[in-house]
Amino acid sequence: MLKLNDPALLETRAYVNGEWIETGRTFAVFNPATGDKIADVTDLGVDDVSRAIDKAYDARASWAAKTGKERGAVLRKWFDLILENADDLATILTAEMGKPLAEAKGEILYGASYVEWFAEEAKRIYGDVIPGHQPDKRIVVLKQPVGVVGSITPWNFPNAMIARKVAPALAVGCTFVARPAELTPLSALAMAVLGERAGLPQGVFNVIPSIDASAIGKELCANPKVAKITFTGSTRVGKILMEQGAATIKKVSMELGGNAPFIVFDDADVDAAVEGALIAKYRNAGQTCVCANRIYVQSGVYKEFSEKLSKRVAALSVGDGFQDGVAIGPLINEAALSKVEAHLSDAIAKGARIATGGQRHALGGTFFQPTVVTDVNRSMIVQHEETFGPIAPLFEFETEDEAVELANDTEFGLAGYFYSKDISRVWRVAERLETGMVGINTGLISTEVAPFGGVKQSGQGREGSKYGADDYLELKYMCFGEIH
Ligand SMILES: NC(=O)C1=CN([C@@H]2O[C@H](COP(=O)(O)OP(=O)(O)OC[C@H]3O[C@@H](n4cnc5c(N)ncnc54)[C@H](OP(=O)(O)O)[C@@H]3O)[C@@H](O)[C@H]2O)C=CC1
Ligand SMILES: O=C(O)[C@H](O)CS(=O)(=O)O
Repeated sequence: MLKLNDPALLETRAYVNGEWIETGRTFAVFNPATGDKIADVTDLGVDDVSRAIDKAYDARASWAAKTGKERGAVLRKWFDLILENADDLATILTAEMGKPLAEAKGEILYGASYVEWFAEEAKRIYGDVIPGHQPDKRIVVLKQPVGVVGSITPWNFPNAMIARKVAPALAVGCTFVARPAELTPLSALAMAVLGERAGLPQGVFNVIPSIDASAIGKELCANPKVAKITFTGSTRVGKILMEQGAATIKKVSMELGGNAPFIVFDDADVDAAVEGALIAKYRNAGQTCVCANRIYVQSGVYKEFSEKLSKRVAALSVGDGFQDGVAIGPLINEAALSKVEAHLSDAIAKGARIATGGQRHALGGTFFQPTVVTDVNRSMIVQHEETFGPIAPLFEFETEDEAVELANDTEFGLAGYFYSKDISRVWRVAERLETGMVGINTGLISTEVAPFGGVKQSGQGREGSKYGADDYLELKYMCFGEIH
């Protein structure tokens, strides 16, 4: 049993229309570090989800009719409650997802920062007044909430990915139906417990755990009462949702797969680049969409960088996320581990060498040694596919043009990173990278104040920042005539 200050946060029922409901059907949630069952969670079917959508639809008008200040006040209370309960929320998160407790706490604070940011933005959803095109005309542009939002989120950030979506949606007056990943529903349900305490009205925020992702996704995409789908996950599933939503012209926000390049130029601060690579590659055991998936190092510093990185990586401790000092927790499941091993064996078969790690960890289960691989080339799978695990493949390059060409040789375009102290090179490379986000001399770029999102097949839309509310708004143009 989890040790919580407030045991009520370990909620296992679905949250629909301000009520905690059970269906008589449940699915088990397990701790990936130990294999122990944490809880049995209510499983909703399509009919239950259709009802949740109806209730969110019914709640739209009254929620949108509140002032931005009123909506912002509820979000602010939610933020305060999340902070007050951050330790319990982190415990629940580490238990169901496996990341080290310190990272889980960081995720809770990161997710909360979006609730705080949009509690403030709620009062600033400004429209426009446009000078008339004829003497008797006056033109006004309103921004209005799109309506009911369907949300589908992944297991790797089970709190922050929902927070990053529900906060702007509710701030502007939308209502929200959240389907968390089957592997990690407890963090979402705990958010609902606190949202209820914060005063979110019935039907505004609904959490619909279920094992049948495909069927629930079809309902969210097909139901005409759902105005928008917001999704974080793989590009494969993003395409399915976009196709399914086309029948009702669903608006979509897609935060999809990544394949981030991490480039170290000869003029880089190599020690800083090593620190940046450690966080960009090994955060969440490499299970983030903005993880450095390919590391390109210019020949002049290749030996120094690979030796220094390998030494630091070999010292990273692997274990249960609840253990003090653990840096690398378990991968989420056996499938994730198999993908890591497949990428690694492909690279080795094509001439790459293991500098450190490379094996399943002695702890067994889904623990894997943090790994550095050298002598990697673009024929290997790691150049083209997202590994989503603690493997750092090091490529050597000679020229800036070669590095940029390699970095852009992917259908993905979420994040990219590079280290250089040459300001002209910094601008040249940053402008040429085909990504939505660029880290320059830093390996950690995620913040609520900046627009998070990708280009190419890494998605569309932005989350966070002054741009983040736009995805949940429609523009209405009003033309006043006969003004004399
Ligand atoms: N751009 C970003 O911010 C992020 C991108 N990703 C990408 O996702 C991949 C790994 O994450 P993962 O969670 O496995 O990704 P998936 O795309 O498999 O799953 C993401 C979510 O979609 C659900 N889902 C799966 N299939 C369907 C379907 N047919 N219809 C509706 N929903 C569906 C999943 O449900 P369930 O799990 O219950 O099956 C989960 O809740 C990697 O490629 C990673 O880069 C992941 C996180 C963030
Ligand atoms: O889903 C993810 O991988 C997150 O978007 C990564 S981050 O925002 O926490 O950096």
